[in-house]
Amino acid sequence: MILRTFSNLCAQSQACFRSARAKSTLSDVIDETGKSGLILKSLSTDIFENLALEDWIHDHVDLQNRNMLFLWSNAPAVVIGRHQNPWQECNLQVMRQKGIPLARRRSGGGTVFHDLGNVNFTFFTSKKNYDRHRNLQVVTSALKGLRPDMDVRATERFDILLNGQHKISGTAAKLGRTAAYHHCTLLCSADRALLSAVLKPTCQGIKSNATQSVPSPVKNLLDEDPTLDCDTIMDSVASQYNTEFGFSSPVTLVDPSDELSLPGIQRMACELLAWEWTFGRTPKFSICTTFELKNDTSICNATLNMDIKNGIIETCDIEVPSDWLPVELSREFSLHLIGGKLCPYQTSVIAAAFLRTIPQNKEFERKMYNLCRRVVFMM
Ligand SMILES: Nc1ncnc2c1ncn2[C@@H]1O[C@H](COP(=O)(O)OC(=O)CCCC[C@@H]2CCSS2)[C@@H](O)[C@H]1O
Repeated sequence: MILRTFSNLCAQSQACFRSARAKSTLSDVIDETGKSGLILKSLSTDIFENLALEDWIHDHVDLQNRNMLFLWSNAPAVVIGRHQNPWQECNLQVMRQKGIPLARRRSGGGTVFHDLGNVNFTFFTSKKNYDRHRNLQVVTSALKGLRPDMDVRATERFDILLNGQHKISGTAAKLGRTAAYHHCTLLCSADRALLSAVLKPTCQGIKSNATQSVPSPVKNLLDEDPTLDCDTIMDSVASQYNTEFGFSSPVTLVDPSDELSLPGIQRMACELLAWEWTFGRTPKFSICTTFELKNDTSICNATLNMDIKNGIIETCDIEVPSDWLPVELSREFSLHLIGGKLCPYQTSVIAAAFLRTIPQNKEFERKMYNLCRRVVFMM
């Protein structure tokens, strides 16, 4: 597959293609083409592979005298900004039920939903040439080229709105020391019901300084014009990019899992997939919440106070009225959680082990089980 990439990139000469194969890395090949503009399209729909390819290009390609556009789309995923709190931003329970992954990107900003009806554009430049207005102009002009009557405009916060009211695109950026990228989404035919469901947080009582998303009413471009499709829109943005920057780059397919041409990329994807990055990089926060506990005959209110740093529970205090459950039991359970990850799988294991230590008392066992379930469900 990567040969296709090489041959496209080196379309000018067969000699160049042969030497590219010998050299083997994508950045070598890009350097050899000598082109100042390149358009890549991902063959993968895996969010972690695609984010890793962005990192790889940012770290390995000389962007001082070169601009690149990367086109990509993902299977359903929720993508949070670098400084965000996933417990505050999304419905992790629904995501787990539906097998939708959470990804933390390296750029800042808010949380968005991706699926194959959402396309992404990443504009790579030198830091000096970083220009979000110009990039969004490429997207809006491409849409205007396809449907001249369509009212699509970029806002001062770099969203793109349809008819002045519905968001169709969100923006984020990473500025490195010398290189930069600006990436944006474009909602073509995404599953809007799923988008709303996964972006509805369930965890109550979070106090944090993490970046908060700015929710907006969203719409798909295809709701406005069902004759459009994602591929046509991607092609049109690619062609408008060439026009805007005076390039004549073909769209080159890239396989972001190809370790031979992208050395180190698999490790980059693994880093993005790791719990330590997605959850562990959450800015320090606390949870202060009250919840109901029930059994067949009675009901009470319990409170939970936790401090969480790097996704790890630093302090934990669960209080249940003493006439409902002996104080020692909830206190002991709280102590067991300290030092563990704020993670339902790990907490379930801790809870199961703890439940086995409770002195034989069916009523307390039952109540303690309910308490453990409620705590696990918050994670
Ligand atoms: N796919 C998509 N596109 C546009 N808007 C969306 C999308 N998903 C959700 N939203 C809406 O935006 C807000 C969040 O807006 P907010 O402004 O807080 O955040 C963003 O826009 C971030 C955009 C990141 C773009 C990157 C490009 C490649 S990887 S992700 C959310 O609550 C929804 O109302």
